Parts: sequence; structure tokens; C-alpha cells
Amino acid sequence: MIEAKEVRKQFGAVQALGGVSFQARDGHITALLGPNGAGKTTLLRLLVGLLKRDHGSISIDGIDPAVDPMAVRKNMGLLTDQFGLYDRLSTREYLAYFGELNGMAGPSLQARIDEVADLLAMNDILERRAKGFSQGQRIKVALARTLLHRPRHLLLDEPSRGLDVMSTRALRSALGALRQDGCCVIMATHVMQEVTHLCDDVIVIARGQTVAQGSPQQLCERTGIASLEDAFVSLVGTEEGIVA
Ligand SMILES: Nc1ncnc2c1ncn2[C@@H]1O[C@H](COP(=O)(O)OP(=O)(O)OP(=O)(O)O)[C@@H](O)[C@H]1O
Repeated sequence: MIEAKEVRKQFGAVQALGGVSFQARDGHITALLGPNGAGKTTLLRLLVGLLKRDHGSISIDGIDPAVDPMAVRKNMGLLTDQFGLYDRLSTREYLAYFGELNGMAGPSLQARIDEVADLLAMNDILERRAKGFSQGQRIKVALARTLLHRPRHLLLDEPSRGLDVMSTRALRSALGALRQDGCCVIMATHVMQEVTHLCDDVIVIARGQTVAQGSPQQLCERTGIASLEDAFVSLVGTEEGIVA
């Protein structure tokens, strides 16, 4: 369970978050929806302890990431727009390196690499070096690294950007399997179709504030609007940042 209460974060004169509160439950995929600049990435970075909040509280299964970021990261996978691949390492070497950093080793690590490669449909690039990888191939490798150590919590910043149809499907089924395993997944996205098909719960933020939280159906009921996209626009008051 991930909980935030009244979280605020300021960068100089810019108030990135001005009071965000929500709960993301285990075994649920929670979408983080908001226009560009709403504060989604800032929130994810606070949850994993990469930034310190100015105000409020955050609990990751009872642990405050500002107090014990290492304990939080042990059970967390984070996908951001910084993929951090090494051009000269093959995908398998790269994943083995990160697996070892997470205390994995030997045949069980290799078996887990094969499992994740199957899950994300990326066997074709497993033995290739990263130099020259396309955007979609890069994001798959970064995702594989994120999932490798079977984290209990997963924070994904726009995970499907740059993925083709088959890879998007592979990602969705991988996330479905993680949900079944009881993983707590928070996913920032602009893709409404993804939210409708995949997410159990939605947190809407705008201008650094939580505007609403609930299932897609609850948000539609609350606004009295049948389409989630239109309900979102009505909640945030802008059409900016939506991908149909
Ligand atoms: N390190 C920083 N220094 C200054 N301002 C920042 C910094 N990081 C974020 N901001 C500002 O905080 C606000 C929230 O940014 P953030 O990246 O969290 O938004 P976002 O919801 O992820 O946006 P997008 O959908 O465009 O990715 C923006 O106004 C942004 O310019």
C-alpha cells in the first residue's frame, strides 16, 4: 500500500505539488492522470525517495522514503524517462548486472532474466548490445530491469510511450500478471485507452493538487459523464495532455 497525505514540493518559485493525497492499494493498478506539468513525475520521485518533500507524509508499506530510501527501493521498481542503458552491454549482461546489485545470482538470476524477456516479448534483443536500440527496445530493457527483482511496488512514468502494438499488449499482460501477484502499481500515463482497459483506480492531479480519486466508473458517475476522457477534461478543466 502506498499512501500520501498533503504532500507539497516547491522548486524555487515553482510549486510543483501543492497538496497531493491518495491511496494506492496492493493488487491494483492505479493510474496517475494529469495534464503536462501537473506534478506526476515529481510525485513519483518523491515516492521513491529521490526528492525530499517540503510538507506532508508518505508511507510505502509503513516506511517513509525520506527516512529510509534504501528500504523502500529494495521492494520498488521505478521506470522513468532516464533509461540509463549501457551501449556496450547486451541486454542479458545489463540485466545480470542489475540483478546482482539486487542480491540475485547464478542460474536463478539467468532463469529470471529469461522469464522477464518472455513476459515483455523481448527475446530478439536479449543477446544484442544496446547500442543502436530503438526507443521501444530501450524502454523494454529498462522495464525488464524494473521488474527483474520482483518488486512489491512498481512506479511507471508513461511506460507505453514508443511501444508498438505487440509490445503494448505484452506490457499490459505483464502488468496484469503483477496485479494478480498482489503488486501495487502506480502508472503515470496520458493514454486514456490504457486507463480504461487496465487500471482499477485513477488519481487525477492538476496544478499540483489531487482533483479526484476513484475507479474509472466512479469518476464517470461523479462527473455525470459517460466517457472517462470527457470526465477527465471536466475534472481538470483542460484537454491538454490527452492521448485517445
Ligand atoms: N528540478 C526542477 N526544477 C524546477 N522545476 C521543476 C523541476 N522538476 C519539476 N519542475 C516543475 O514542476 C512542475 C511539475 O513537473 P512534473 O515533471 O512533475 O510534471 P508532470 O506531470 O510529470 O508533467 P508531464 O506530463 O509533462 O511529464 C512543472 O512546472 C515543472 O516545470
